[in-house]
Amino acid sequence: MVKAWYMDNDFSDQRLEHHRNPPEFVSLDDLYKKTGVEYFNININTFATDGVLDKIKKDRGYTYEDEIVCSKECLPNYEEKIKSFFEEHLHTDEEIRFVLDGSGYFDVRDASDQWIRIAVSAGDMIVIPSGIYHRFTLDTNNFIRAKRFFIGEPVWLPYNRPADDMPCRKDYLHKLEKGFVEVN
Ligand SMILES: CSCCC(=O)C(=O)O
Ligand SMILES: [Fe+2]
Repeated sequence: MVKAWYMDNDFSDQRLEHHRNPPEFVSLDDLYKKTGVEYFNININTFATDGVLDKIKKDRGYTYEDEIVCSKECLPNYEEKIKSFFEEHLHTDEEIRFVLDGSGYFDVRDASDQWIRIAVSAGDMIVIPSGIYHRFTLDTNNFIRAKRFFIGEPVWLPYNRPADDMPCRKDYLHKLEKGFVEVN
């Protein structure tokens, strides 16, 4: 089950939890209000037939999907990829991940540029908005398998910080200011 917390400012091993002292947890509601990150809990044993994931895909227009395995054995250019996932960056589209097995940390910046660490494991699906600065790391288990989704043809290109002049960054800051209210 997903948990999120504010990180300490210690630059030791990125795979450790990096809690503050005392720990400062962030609820899923607060995570959304502070960052726009959305969360879905999916049953990993029944998702192929229970319709929950299918509804999310349909509602949100996720037309592309594949799977990524991050481990020394399975990920080509492992060291290089792990390093680039952890460089602070943003994308012009949402980053959608549904964890099937293993675990890891997605770190996102809040409005005051503080890192919030989101610990994901099997059954956790997260949507990282376009334009938010973020990064990913494996934890000490060194393994994650996840589905990736995309609206249309996938673009995995990261724009490392600073990318403040990008339209998607400006859009994100605008939504953040408005508190992520949906305007239909
Ligand atoms: C759990 S997915 C691995 C990380 C990743 O795909 C990314 O950071 O883009
Ligand atoms: Fe990313």
